[in-house]
Amino acid sequence: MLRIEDLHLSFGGIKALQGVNFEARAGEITGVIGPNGAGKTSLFNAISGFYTPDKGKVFFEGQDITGLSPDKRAELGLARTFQNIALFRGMTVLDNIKLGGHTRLKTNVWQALRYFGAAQREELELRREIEERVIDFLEIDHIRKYPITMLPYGLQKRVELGRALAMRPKVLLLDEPVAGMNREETADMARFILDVQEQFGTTILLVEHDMHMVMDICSHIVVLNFGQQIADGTPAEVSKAPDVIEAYLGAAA
Ligand SMILES: Nc1ncnc2c1ncn2[C@@H]1O[C@H](COP(=O)(O)OP(=O)(O)OP(=O)(O)O)[C@@H](O)[C@H]1O
Repeated sequence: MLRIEDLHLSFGGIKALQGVNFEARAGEITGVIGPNGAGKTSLFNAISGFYTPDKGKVFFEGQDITGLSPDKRAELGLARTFQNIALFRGMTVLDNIKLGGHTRLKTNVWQALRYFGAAQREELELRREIEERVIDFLEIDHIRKYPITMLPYGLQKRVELGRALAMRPKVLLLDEPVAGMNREETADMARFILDVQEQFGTTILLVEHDMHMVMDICSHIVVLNFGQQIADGTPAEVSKAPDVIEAYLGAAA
């Protein structure tokens, strides 16, 4: 579904990614882990189009998307959330989520001016779908009219997931979805991620520090260390890999 081939990326002298190769298979949850500075965020930015790799390719459903802009990738069905929540803080929950849906509306601004009726119909359909498919699904109906600033952190992260889901993504990239959350919020988010995979069949790639959460919900894990891929396998396989144990013990020392 999403294939990463020999990806290299550097910042001046720092080699953030040095030959990363793996596939996020259709309908599965793949996790990317690694100590601080391992290259996880750089990998996400290269996949979503914010960084251009020095070498290597990104394939989406077999199509080489390495040269495409982030917007074009989003149109193809690649949505992401950010490590630091990127919502419009003064706007309501519903309006933030609707913004995700607008990226896939057929009528653009000029067409909307000419064919006001069609645009209005699309808008109504979008609203209904968002209400049924995203707001109910994420159990955030009671806060739909609230501005983001009034929400606790865990709910803000859920709204950000909602905005990505409103894009009806084929592949969802989650950048540290449970960072900064308490145990209850983490358990809720893990359940929602599993539900997205089960109910919508979405392919999910997530970067996360919380090892327990990654081991619990991912069927496939890629481990990075200093930009290099040191393991790629099932949770049981990677947790036993000597390179992984050494990287984590080294990081903890
Ligand atoms: N925009 C940038 N400019 C310069 N160096 C960068 C930039 N982004 C990342 N780096 C460097 O690239 C390396 C990989 O960083 P990256 O943020 O991808 O790691 P990470 O695994 O996401 O870390 P963390 O877990 O701390 O978020 C680090 O050495 C980092 O300092």
